[in-house]
Amino acid sequence: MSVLTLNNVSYKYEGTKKNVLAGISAEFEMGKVYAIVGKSGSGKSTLLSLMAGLDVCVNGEIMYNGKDLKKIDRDIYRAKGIGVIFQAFNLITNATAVENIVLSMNISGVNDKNKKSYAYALLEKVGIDCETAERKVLKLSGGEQQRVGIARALSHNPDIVIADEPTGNLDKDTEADVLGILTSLAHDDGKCVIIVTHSRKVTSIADEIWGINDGKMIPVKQQ
Ligand SMILES: Nc1ncnc2c1ncn2[C@@H]1O[C@H](COP(=O)(O)OP(=O)(O)OP(=O)(O)O)[C@@H](O)[C@H]1O
Repeated sequence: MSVLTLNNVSYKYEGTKKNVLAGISAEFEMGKVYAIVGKSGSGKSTLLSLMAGLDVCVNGEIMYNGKDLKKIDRDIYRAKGIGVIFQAFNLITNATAVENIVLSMNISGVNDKNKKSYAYALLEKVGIDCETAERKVLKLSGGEQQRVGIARALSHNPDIVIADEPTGNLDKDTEADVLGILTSLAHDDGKCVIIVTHSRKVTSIADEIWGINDGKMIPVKQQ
């Protein structure tokens, strides 16, 4: 069964004439990596923010486990159902890596007695050792920061992980490492991983590719 379903989703920004998204339907399942591609301005970030519950889809439906996002508490959906990884990392740079994860758990209302050791374990999972975890984010490399960003998105154990150009700022080797982590989240941990990307490397590891063009989204064949 699909964890996230888009039913005829359309979207128009206030004060504009044209629909950015015009009747998009798609299904996303657990255990798979999806890539969403499309030229600049095609509506990828708009779709991502609707799927992440950051904005409301007025026309059409976005269903999480069969429930319309319009009818469930979106704060709870954001805190429990979905984790977002941003291209610009969006971390608190003056705090340590482990503090970033614990803070995110607090915001999501994670009720674990030992948040700090869970945070270290999550960071370890994405290749950040204890010493690095205790360094301020400001003093981490781009690749390390992105690993922290992934650990943070996982801190409330969401079903769905959405990533906006997660490898856009990384060199080839680091990109391959980060993609390895994202693939393992889907294939080993059974999560639904959705990546918005321009990168060929990302599409090459995706189980399914969707292309947005002229407001529509259609499946794209793997090359
Ligand atoms: N707040 C806004 N108000 C009006 N129009 C907007 C707003 N945000 C985005 N748009 C327009 O909506 C369209 C889709 O933008 P969006 O950011 O979703 O595209 P994108 O595919 O993510 O682009 P990129 O790859 O360049 O990041 C663009 O034409 C953009 O100018």
